[in-house]
Amino acid sequence: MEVVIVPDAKAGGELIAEAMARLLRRKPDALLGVATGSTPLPIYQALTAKARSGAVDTSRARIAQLDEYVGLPADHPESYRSVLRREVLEPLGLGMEAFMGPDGTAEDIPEACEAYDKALAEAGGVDLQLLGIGTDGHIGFNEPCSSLASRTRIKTLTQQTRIDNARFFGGDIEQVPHHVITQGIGTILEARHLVLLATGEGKADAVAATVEGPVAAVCPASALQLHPHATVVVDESAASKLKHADYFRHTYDNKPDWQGI
Ligand SMILES: N[C@@H]1[C@@H](O)[C@H](O)[C@@H](COP(=O)(O)O)O[C@@H]1O
Repeated sequence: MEVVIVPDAKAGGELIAEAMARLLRRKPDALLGVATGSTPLPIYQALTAKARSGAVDTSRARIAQLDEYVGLPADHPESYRSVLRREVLEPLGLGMEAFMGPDGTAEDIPEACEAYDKALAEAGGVDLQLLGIGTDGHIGFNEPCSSLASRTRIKTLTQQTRIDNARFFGGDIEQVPHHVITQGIGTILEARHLVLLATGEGKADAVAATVEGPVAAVCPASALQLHPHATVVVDESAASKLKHADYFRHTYDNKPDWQGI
């Protein structure tokens, strides 16, 4: 696992957007797995700026969704499909034909979950998967004690996650669905490159458990330790509880020129 400590969220966004741009230059139709939440927004802004300045052509990029609320109409402003259309697809000039995601409105949710895993595989797999992290260490919506081998499936949100996400629903926790579809941890681990961004002090405990704790279902993000190409980008606050922070700085400062994230 590579850990990169950046001064702030903007620098993290820029670093990751550059890695995505490099991938798209090499593979213009790369399948980019994208995450929601506030943390990845600086990545999308930086990538959009690169696309608009002509530094990268995103016109053939394909976008895959990580997770979705169950029961919110697809056109609800806070369905993750709507959020991604607003924050990623439209700014990059992509239409919904470039998008794939699980159907949170399906009558048969288990079937929709299976169909999504199949669709990801048929699309050739995710090239680069962006991840945020919940305060409890969740990735996607894989709450603590999710199987590290799990596939895309329905999950029940913890009360803490519903509290954390109420801010997107006018602060009203009653509006936050209880159920979600999320790529499983096993599904996420199939992406070729995992890039997790965490910013702010509120994520410091989860980051320490992810990077320096044991691989354990109680901290789903710790599964990144099992992946051959996982990058964790953290700002100084999110890095504040890492015992090996100096080593991570030293490693990054001395990395060979040819090695991007
Ligand atoms: N399902 C999403 C996660 O993918 C995201 O990582 C997390 C953290 O969000 P934020 O980045 O806003 O803290 O929120 C939600 O639970």
